[in-house]
Amino acid sequence: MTDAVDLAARVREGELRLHELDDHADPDVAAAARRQLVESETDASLDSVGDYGFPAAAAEPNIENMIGAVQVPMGVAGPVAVDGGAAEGEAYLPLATTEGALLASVNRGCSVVNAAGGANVRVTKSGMTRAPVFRVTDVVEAEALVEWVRDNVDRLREAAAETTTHGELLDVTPYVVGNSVYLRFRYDTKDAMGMNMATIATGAACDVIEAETDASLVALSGNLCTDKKPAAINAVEGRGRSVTADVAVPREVVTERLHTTPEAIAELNTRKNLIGSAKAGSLGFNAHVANVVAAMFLATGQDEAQVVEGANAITTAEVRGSGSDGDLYVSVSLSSLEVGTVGGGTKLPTQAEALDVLGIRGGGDPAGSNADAFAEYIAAGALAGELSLLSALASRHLSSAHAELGR
Ligand SMILES: CC(C)(COP(=O)([O-])OP(=O)([O-])OC[C@H]1O[C@@H](n2cnc3c(N)ncnc32)[C@H](O)[C@@H]1OP(=O)([O-])[O-])[C@@H](O)C(=O)NCCC(=O)NCCSC(=O)C[C@@](C)(O)CC(=O)[O-]
Ligand SMILES: NC(=O)C1=CN([C@@H]2O[C@H](COP(=O)(O)OP(=O)(O)OC[C@H]3O[C@@H](n4cnc5c(N)ncnc54)[C@H](OP(=O)(O)O)[C@@H]3O)[C@@H](O)[C@H]2O)C=CC1
Repeated sequence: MTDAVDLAARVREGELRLHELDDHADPDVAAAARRQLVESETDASLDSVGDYGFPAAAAEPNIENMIGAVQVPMGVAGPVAVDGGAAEGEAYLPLATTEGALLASVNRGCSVVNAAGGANVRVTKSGMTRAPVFRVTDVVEAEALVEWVRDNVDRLREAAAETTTHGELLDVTPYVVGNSVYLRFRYDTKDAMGMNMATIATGAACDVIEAETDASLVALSGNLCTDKKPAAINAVEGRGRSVTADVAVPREVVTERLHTTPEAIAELNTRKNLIGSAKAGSLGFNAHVANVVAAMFLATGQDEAQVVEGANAITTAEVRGSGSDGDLYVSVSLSSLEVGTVGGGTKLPTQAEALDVLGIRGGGDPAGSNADAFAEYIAAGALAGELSLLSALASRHLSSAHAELGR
């Protein structure tokens, strides 16, 4: 502690910068010194922030200027039965949230999915993208660049391959806007979410393009990727994993466990998730997929800003069968779910344990299968959440549920 007090004093006197403390002390002492400083300059007490349960050194690749950790309550929903391309069997879903009623809702949805025989889930498209923007003189040069890229994808693939063993360049799609050319590189990043991998590999490919053409790189990311911003390109073309889950719920399960009818849910889905979302100009044609994506991202060490893309989802609901005997078919399709079971925050102790709950920590065999299974579990959780919330709205239980569980 004396070390921490001394270090904080040296920062206060202008001798050291806040971010240089790790060069003078081990990461836990450096964090304590920063807390000292912040406490002395604000009215805050940081006792709880400083009471974290892992060595600060473990978080070195994840954060700078660390002062401690925030703790978010984590629970489990399920188990939920999943018939996936990579995921198979029953799994508990780890969710970290502060929203009361969310776990109860997903848990109810999981029990309904199980009563219906489980969810079918498949990853239908995969690939992490990075789209640099190049300046060219005019449209003639733009066309020349596009042609060069088309003829030299193998050279770009080789340059990318020198930077990664797991990553593989799949394709490059050009977009021209006047004298700006955007090249959307798409990679198979196996079990990594892949944003560092794709960025580093694209940097190497851009060096080749600049050496061989008249184009000048303006930025390694030209926003057509599109990372961490709402964007139709991700909803249409996909980014990360595109994954779809569905289930056919017998009518009696809907009435007994969800207190409503297949017809009411189908109508609600059309008027709320489809028409309401269209009128709002929303990219999310769903009820609360973001809730499940965010809670599972937080629990498992994903990049939380990518909930923006993860929530690009469409929920459909229809009555299957005739007359008053029909069952309820519900699907949810997440077009751009960016997940990894290696890299990022996945190695941090609590996050790694949450991945163990799903049985998918680290690299899969074959490579990529763990991240595929992870995407499928999230989609199954999103399906459960949609089923439960739509039912609560149809049966007018939403406000009472939140009054009871969320306050
Ligand atoms: C709260 C329920 C589930 C009650 O629903 P219920 O059917 O009255 O509950 P129940 O007591 O009959 O229990 C049914 C099942 O629910 C689960 N369950 C029930 N209670 C718990 C609990 N304490 N802890 C864990 N699980 C629980 C559990 O699976 C249980 O089965 P059991 O295991 O007993 O056989 C229901 O009313 C519900 O799901 N409401 C919806 C709540 C919800 O989805 N909130 C999400 C957040 S809303 C939001 O953020 C987005 C929004 C709304 O703004 C988006 C939009 O615009 O649409
Ligand atoms: N740079 C950027 O622009 C951005 C970065 N981020 C951040 O990027 C990080 C995630 O990047 P990401 O590339 O996923 O992670 P990492 O940067 O950690 O890269 C993944 C690493 O895991 C190795 N690896 C080992 N086994 C496997 C396997 N089975 N499948 C895939 N890779 C494996 C890879 O080796 P090898 O490459 O040799 O194959 C690579 O070194 C997050 O921290 C995120 O917040 C987020 C947005 C933008």
